[in-house]
Amino acid sequence: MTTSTAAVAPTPGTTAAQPDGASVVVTRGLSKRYGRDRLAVDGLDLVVPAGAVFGFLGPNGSGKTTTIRMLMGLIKPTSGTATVLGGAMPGAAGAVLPRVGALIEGPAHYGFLTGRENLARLDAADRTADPATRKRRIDEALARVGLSAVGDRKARAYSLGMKQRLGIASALLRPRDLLVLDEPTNGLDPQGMREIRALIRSLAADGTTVFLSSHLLDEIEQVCTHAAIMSRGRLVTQGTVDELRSAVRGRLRVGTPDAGRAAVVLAELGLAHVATTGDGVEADLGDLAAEDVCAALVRRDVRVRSFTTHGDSLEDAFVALTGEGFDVES
Ligand SMILES: Nc1ncnc2c1ncn2[C@@H]1O[C@H](COP(=O)(O)OP(=O)(O)OP(=O)(O)O)[C@@H](O)[C@H]1O
Repeated sequence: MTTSTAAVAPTPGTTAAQPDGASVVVTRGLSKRYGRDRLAVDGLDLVVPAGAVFGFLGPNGSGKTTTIRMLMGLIKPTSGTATVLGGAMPGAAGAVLPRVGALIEGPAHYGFLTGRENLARLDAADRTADPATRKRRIDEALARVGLSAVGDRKARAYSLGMKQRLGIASALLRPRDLLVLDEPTNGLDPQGMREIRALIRSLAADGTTVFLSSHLLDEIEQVCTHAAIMSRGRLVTQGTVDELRSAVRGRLRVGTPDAGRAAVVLAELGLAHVATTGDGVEADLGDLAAEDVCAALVRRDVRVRSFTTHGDSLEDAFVALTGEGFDVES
């Protein structure tokens, strides 16, 4: 039995790591080795729930594009399996790929053709597309990405953001159950990035599952319901963005001239990893509410100069889980 898919994450608290009937992508032990010793993707178990905006996050060289190429049946895994929309890739590519819109390696259009002509060329190349309804498909795709007004302009006159949107329009010439976008905001200015993010949100709101790779942490936080974090070809973690953020407990920093007394109070409250610093004390906040900890310190005559918590961003999660900075190049 299938259930209708929602445009948002499943119930908060459920993990995305368990495949079920509503998973759009499931990989098991997926690996790709280039040559003898370059293990680009290493034993990947990925689950993308239907209706998610799924962020595939990792620094450059962490294996994102290689994974996407395997999911799209463009290259064969060395070992493991990849199932997309219920079909095992690459064998099921013929049945699966018409339901998938993909924008990999940036948009490729002819600058001397208009946006509309570029779409017409691509639509004509699709032997399953009925020429009689071509104009309607193109109009709808242009409207979907907000390019109706400039559809008759030459693509070379488009801004980078408009070119990227034309690329997404190409992927939307037919209804898609899954949209795969590899670094869709690469090279865009902040305005172009905002436009693409808004477009991704509206596509998701219409029920399309979006699989989006990015090396930009804040992009994933802004647009995704779920994320998987890659490092050096391996999956570090996956889940809803909220789960990933809260997987890293906040680190509390208290600025105080009474560091010794503060450390005793924090330890009595049960905070872990209490350590005094040059100008105060640090500890893991754990499940305690920051305001209660602060009140306890003040009650015990600790003079509090500053009181901050860190560690609720995806970047903190990445650093905590891998012990690396995010900008690693493998
Ligand atoms: N065709 C290839 N032959 C050999 N090595 C490759 C090939 N393609 C990728 N690699 C290597 O595999 C690793 C993963 O590359 P991949 O492009 O999948 O990472 P990525 O996360 O997509 O990074 P980027 O964002 O820079 O594209 C890198 O070390 C890369 O150099």
